[in-house]
Amino acid sequence: MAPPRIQRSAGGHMSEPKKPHDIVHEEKAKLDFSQSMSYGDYLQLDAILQAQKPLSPDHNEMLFIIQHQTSELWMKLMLHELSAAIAHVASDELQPAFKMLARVSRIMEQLVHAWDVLATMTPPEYSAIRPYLASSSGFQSWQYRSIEFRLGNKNAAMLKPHEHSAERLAAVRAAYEAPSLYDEALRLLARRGLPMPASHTARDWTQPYEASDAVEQGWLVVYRQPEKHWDLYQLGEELIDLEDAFRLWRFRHVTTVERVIGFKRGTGGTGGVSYLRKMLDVVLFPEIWKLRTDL
Ligand code: HEM
Ligand SMILES: N[C@@H](CC(=O)c1ccccc1NC=O)C(=O)O
Repeated sequence: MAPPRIQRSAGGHMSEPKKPHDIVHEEKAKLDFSQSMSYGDYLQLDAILQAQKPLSPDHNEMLFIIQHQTSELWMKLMLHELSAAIAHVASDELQPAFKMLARVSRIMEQLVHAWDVLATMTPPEYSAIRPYLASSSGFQSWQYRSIEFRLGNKNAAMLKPHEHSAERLAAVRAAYEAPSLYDEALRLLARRGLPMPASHTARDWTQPYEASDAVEQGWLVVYRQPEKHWDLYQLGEELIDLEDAFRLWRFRHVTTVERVIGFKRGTGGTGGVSYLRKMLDVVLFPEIWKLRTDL
């Protein structure tokens, strides 16, 4: 028989290792939740954990559902942070905005790494599920579209997939009609006395953003003398950080899609990979990228 495992206690003498059962009692962990709010109560776990309802008999559908549900939860937090960050930039409160934007970028990074889990799904595994998805697709993610709009990638056609629900349409439309994070950043630069064209500080916010040499000149003042405009310089770099992470997300999406469905058309009606590749050309904050060539 193997000798009993022994452990040196803090006092230096040998003693039997404590059993987990004894530790829980010694630490006086609260174990009775018949009269008070529990972990599951607080987190509404009954609601969340009963929401995985595979439609197919396939084992892998659980992965597909949870991958999307967790992404939507992270997107919910992203929107919460992003909307608050925009409001703070609009009211000249940059310190809290920085904190929120840093969090948005880390969430985006989290979503970049999440693709690794989905990429364990092979083409035959996905083909078993795909017929059950009918014509649903990521185009109908109203949180995703609101994030794109809040980041300034405005496109009226993308309101259409939400028209069947007045409540969702109203939420996406609010993001579509409001100044984006970048619009508010440019207005801030103008308030700080930097040269900003009026065409970019007061405009129809529903229109797609158009890059401007004059805007680049304004940012260049900041980037040529960061010590004089430190917080605006930090804002510029937070924006680059965020767009960098978003680009990685788009790239992992298209690569994962190619790996799983090849060049099949998408359930949302597009060419699939060909459409997603075009999305890699989107530039959210063009002047802050372009000015790097001139420094
Ligand atoms: C095997 C997994 C996946 C496949 C095959 C796939 C495929 C596609 C395709 C082909 C499109 C273009 C629309 C269409 O014609 O269907 C699309 C769009 C989209 N997908 Fe996925 N996708 C996958 C996973 C995901 C995941 C995990 C998310 C995260 C929430 C996601 C979010 C989106 C979004 C937001 C769009 C709209 C993108 C845009 O308009 O730029 N997809 N997807
Ligand atoms: N567009 C995908 C389907 C798809 O990915 C999807 C379907 C339903 C719910 C979420 C989805 N994910 C994001 O596009 C396809 O063509 O296979």
